[in-house]
Amino acid sequence: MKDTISAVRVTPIAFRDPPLLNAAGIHEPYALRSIIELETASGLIGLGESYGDADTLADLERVAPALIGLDPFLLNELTRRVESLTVNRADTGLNLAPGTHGDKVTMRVVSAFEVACHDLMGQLTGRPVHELLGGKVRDSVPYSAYLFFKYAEHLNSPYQKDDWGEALTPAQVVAQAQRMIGEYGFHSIKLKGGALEPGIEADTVRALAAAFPGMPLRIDPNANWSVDLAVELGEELGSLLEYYEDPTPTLEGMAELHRRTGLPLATNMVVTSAAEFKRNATLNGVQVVLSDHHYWGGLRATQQLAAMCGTFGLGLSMHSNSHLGISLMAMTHLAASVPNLTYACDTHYPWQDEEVVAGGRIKFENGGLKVPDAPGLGVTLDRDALERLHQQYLTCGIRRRDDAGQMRRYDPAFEGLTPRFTARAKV
Ligand SMILES: O=C([O-])C(=O)C[C@H](O)[C@@H](O)C(=O)[O-]
Ligand SMILES: [Mg+2]
Repeated sequence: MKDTISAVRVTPIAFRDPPLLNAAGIHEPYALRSIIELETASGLIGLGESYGDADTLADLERVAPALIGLDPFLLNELTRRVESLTVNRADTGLNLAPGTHGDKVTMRVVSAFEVACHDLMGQLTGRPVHELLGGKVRDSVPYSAYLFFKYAEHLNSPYQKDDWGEALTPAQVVAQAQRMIGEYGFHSIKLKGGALEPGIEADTVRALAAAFPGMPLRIDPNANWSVDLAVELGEELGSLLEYYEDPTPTLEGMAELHRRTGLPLATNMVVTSAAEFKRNATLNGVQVVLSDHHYWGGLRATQQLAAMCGTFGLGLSMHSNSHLGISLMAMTHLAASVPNLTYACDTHYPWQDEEVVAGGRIKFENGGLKVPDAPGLGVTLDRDALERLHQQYLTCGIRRRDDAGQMRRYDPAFEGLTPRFTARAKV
């Protein structure tokens, strides 16, 4: 007999997040996520994890009752029900977290529930999610060391201080990389840029290249450099980079940068939907797309993106936002099943010290995650942790991510303009 969904639970959580700097400002002391549970009549529970901002929560809650009675195998019907209950809005999200954009409401709601349906399908068939996606083409999924410039602690700390310390100089970032690579075994590096004076960021790229010779290296200024500055720094740093991620705003700006430098450009900012993919094919703005199942419409839609990248001769990598273990395992099953996902995936995971899955923090080996062969995603909830992180959500006072607002607590004159930097500071 078919097992169908009999209960849907969406639980908002907040977990500690360090004061990481980026183009928009600085991370707040807590990051938000939603934990999705689809329970079936026979008592199975399928898990998903998505954004935890107020708008996403409202959208998930609106759709939840409509999923009662749904067979988790019927993903087209899931999409139909989500489409009938969600409307895309004007695009006003944080520009470096495209998943929260108003024009991606339907895709992100489908995605949140689609992952949980895959977890259920896996449990019902006794198959790991990667086998539902065609089977794994690699036994371990490589991730990169995701480095950030950061302050030593949050302002006005009653907040617990993280143990990573300050990273505002090239030497401090190299020390951060040494520790992260030492602990996780990563074999490639991503540096989040667009936060400090560009000359410091360029020196940091050079320092990392010298400290880790031959290790693939990327910098991602999240569109905070003008085209001319991105050209100047691209010419200096290009030979050290495996790709140059979103240095400058807009697809047209990226296309000009590519014409002027010939460097391989990557994005999770200007190719975030099928319509933008199509425009990119005409403009040749970027050559590598960072996929993200949380806003591309789920695991299968991301496989379709991968196929389109193959057809158009584009590279494919994977983007992340602050997340916990359910997202990490969904990313891992997906990455394991996509032959042309040949770059190490992004993950914020080393920056998080709390977990919601049973067994606690997931362990990396040699810079990667072993692809699980247990049925479904291969993770279950730690109910005490879920309750604790939910209580933290209720008391933390944050309801949508606001990196610029948080930065204005340090610097009331801060304007999150993009691009904020048009030249290096004169020395
Ligand atoms: O690759 C990216 O653009 C990101 O990972 C976006 C994130 O929002 C990142 O900038 C962050 O967490 O500050
Ligand atoms: Mg990026």
